[in-house]
Amino acid sequence: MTDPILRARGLSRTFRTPRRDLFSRREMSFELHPVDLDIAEGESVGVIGESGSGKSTLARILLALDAPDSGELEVDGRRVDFRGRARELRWLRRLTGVVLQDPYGSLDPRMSVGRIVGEPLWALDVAGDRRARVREVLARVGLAGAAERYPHELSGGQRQRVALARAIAHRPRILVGDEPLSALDVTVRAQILALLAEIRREEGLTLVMVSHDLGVVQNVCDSVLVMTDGAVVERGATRDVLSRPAHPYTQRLLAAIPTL
Ligand SMILES: Nc1ncnc2c1ncn2[C@@H]1O[C@H](COP(=O)(O)OP(=O)(O)OP(=O)(O)O)[C@@H](O)[C@H]1O
Repeated sequence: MTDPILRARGLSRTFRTPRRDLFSRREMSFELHPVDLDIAEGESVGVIGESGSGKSTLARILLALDAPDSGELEVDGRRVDFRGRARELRWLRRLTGVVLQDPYGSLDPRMSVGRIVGEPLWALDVAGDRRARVREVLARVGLAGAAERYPHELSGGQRQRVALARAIAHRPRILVGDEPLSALDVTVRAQILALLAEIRREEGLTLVMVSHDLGVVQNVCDSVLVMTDGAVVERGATRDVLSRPAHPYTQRLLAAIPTL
């Protein structure tokens, strides 16, 4: 492999949350076991596993939205300083874009679509004609002319197109999706998935896709990581893992999905 665009070594994270209920008082805890990862530029990696397995925790650390307790992350050959101030992580923000699950929650209802999509361009001080870039990227996601509209005027699918436009506006090289399709109904999901796949191809984007939907992973991911209880238990080319799962957990996960 040429130098990976994303290289992680021993990333780990523990959460302890005191949980008090009527009958008992006990501590809930979660541990992300040390994760190593090498992702080549242009590669598309799926992260699958049941709810609570640690997929989002890993994705957040890869984006430096959360800091690991230990381990190292290098993006494009540069070490991520998790304790650094926002300014010191600007280079990483420029390299990365993120689309989250909830197109309602992730878009500020008081901001027009144009402002939402343009926000990273201003926040990251991206050079060039920013207004033209907003128009261009809105057209790319099929929302030409929507710049003056507001999120509540849009359908769920349109809102997710806005979220995608915002994620790619500053031309990141890595896109992270955390269940970006799961709040959408099936037909809309297929459209957004196709759009995502096209944009990824056109831009040569590296994609990290957290999803519990194996169809999504099968469609867009070259390789896949399988997580359970905070640990990566299997990884490999998507077609191999999905057709010949080696780990008993992956076998159970696949058996539980009737549509495959
Ligand atoms: N900030 C936090 N503080 C305390 N516990 C947390 C925090 N973030 C996540 N957790 C816990 O870590 C565990 C893993 O959560 P995570 O969101 O990574 O799982 P997931 O695999 O992405 O699940 P889902 O598919 O439901 O999003 C969960 O038990 C969650 O409650």
